[in-house]
Amino acid sequence: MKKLSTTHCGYIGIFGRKNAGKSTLLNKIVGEKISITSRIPGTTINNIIGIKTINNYQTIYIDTPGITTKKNVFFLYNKNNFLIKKKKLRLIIFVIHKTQWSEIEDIILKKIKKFLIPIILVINKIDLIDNKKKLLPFINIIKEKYNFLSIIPISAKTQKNISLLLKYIKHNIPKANHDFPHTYTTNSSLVFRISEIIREKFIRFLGQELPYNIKVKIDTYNINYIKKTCFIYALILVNNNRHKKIIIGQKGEKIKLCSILARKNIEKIIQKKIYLKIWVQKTM
Ligand SMILES: Nc1nc2c(ncn2[C@@H]2O[C@H](COP(=O)(O)OP(=O)(O)OP(=O)(O)O)[C@@H](O)[C@H]2O)c(=O)[nH]1
Repeated sequence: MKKLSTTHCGYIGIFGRKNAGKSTLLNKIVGEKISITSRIPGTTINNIIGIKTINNYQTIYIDTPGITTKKNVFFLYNKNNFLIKKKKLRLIIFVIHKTQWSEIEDIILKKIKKFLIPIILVINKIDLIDNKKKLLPFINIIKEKYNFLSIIPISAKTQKNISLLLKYIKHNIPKANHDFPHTYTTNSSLVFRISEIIREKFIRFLGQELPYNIKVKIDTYNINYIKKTCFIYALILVNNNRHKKIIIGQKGEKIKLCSILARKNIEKIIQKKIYLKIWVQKTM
């Protein structure tokens, strides 16, 4: 007879409109910067995986790029994706922005309910809701939309009710072997995370001036184990000279500032002194 596993493991999809706070929530749950965040909608452009293992429980979160229109269909929105086929996706966290429910939320709900797995509705950014009395009538309305496993008002930023959310998650993770070693917090490579941190700084500081889909390529990544230092040369690839000028800024002030911020962030992750050099290059 097959011995039942004493460990628990499950995948959890995080869905929601752009800017709802999905990446912030993922980072808070995992306790590390896994997914980049910014005020600019559409910052996340890949499915990012964050892993949290506490004793025999492993939860694997997939941060999906936010959708705004019916045309945007990403990997996890396709019900033929392998996580659904292999019954690995066990839970969905549907993040909404305060008490905002519009056509976009209806579209997302229509898609995710087809997976036939429990959905927790998370009302995020409650720290920004002045009149908390508005919450209860709103919850009563959205309760009618779907039989959610639970509706939890949270603030990913201040961590309000995150522990309550984690309790619900824990109860819905099945017995299964762990898919990742317990020390893993993501399956993204270090080089990818570094490129994402650099992208985040430019998106945050250049805001609407810059298209969010700028590309960052790590050209060199060299660790000196004796001196405990790391040299990183990164290239920012842009389509035209106007974007190049925006990124560099007057007398190089913008690229300098973003480089300093990125360096500090990367140093925290890899625990070494970093020498970071960033160039901007126009693609052919
Ligand atoms: N006040 C407040 N701000 C929040 C909260 N959660 C996220 N934010 C902010 O909302 C903005 C968007 O957060 P993200 O985590 O990047 O949102 P996202 O849903 O991943 O966005 P996309 O990448 O566009 O899909 C950032 O400026 C966050 O700091 C919260 O609970 N309270």
